[in-house]
Amino acid sequence: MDSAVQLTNVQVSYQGKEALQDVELIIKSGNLTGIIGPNGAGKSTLLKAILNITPIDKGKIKVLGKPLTECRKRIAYVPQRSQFDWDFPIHVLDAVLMGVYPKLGIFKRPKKKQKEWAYECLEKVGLENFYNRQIGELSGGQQQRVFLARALAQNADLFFLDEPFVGIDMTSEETIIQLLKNLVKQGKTVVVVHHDLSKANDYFDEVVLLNKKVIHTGKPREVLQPDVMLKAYERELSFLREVGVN
Ligand SMILES: Nc1ncnc2c1ncn2[C@@H]1O[C@H](COP(=O)(O)OP(=O)(O)OP(=O)(O)O)[C@@H](O)[C@H]1O
Repeated sequence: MDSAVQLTNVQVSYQGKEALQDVELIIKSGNLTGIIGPNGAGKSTLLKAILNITPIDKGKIKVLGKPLTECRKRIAYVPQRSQFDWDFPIHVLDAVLMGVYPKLGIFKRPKKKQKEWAYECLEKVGLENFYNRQIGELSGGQQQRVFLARALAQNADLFFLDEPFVGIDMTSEETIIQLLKNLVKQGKTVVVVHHDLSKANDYFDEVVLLNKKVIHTGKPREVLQPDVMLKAYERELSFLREVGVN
């Protein structure tokens, strides 16, 4: 199986403090991969480094076998919902159309065909009836689904989602995970930063356990073993012992 993303000896730091150290990682293409690890483990930083949103101190990153600059249009990124200004006045369909713009070029107006495609993507996430609402009027789960529709509109080969299930309703979560699984069935690659360990086994083909470094990668049942998880969550467990929770 080809690698969708390859990191070699990658280091990232913020104000001199390392968030990622010596990261060696291959994310396989055609898989749904979950990035898990404790708070502050560097999960979001890993995505941002791959997408060149955050600069790396050293190392090498290849995406779809190339430097990112050569394949940016084949990549869709769904950031954390909290990073978006939901008061920004934009209609749902226009937000989805923004996914089409990279392929349109900045000076071209969307045509009927592009609007129809954006509407189709809204149908895929079950929000076609909300197409002319302001995004700020939607629930958290619906907003997340709009983000996903925008990513679908981009027709990318590689999708990155940062904590897509945080603070959303069960219907939205189920809609999103089914859509992501369908993308993988179509041969796409999906990488998800994820918090909830209880779902990791059902959701992912592969899991990357991160805590500044890659602790382990593999099938969920291999990674979600107490002895493996302990290597990343030791600090959290010590805290629980200190406060008397066993
Ligand atoms: N822009 C920034 N400036 C300074 N420090 C940062 C910045 N972004 C992240 N950090 C720090 O880098 C470390 C890794 O953060 P990151 O958000 O990547 O972790 P995470 O695993 O995604 O965490 P969480 O699960 O809590 O969202 C943390 O210690 C965080 O405080």
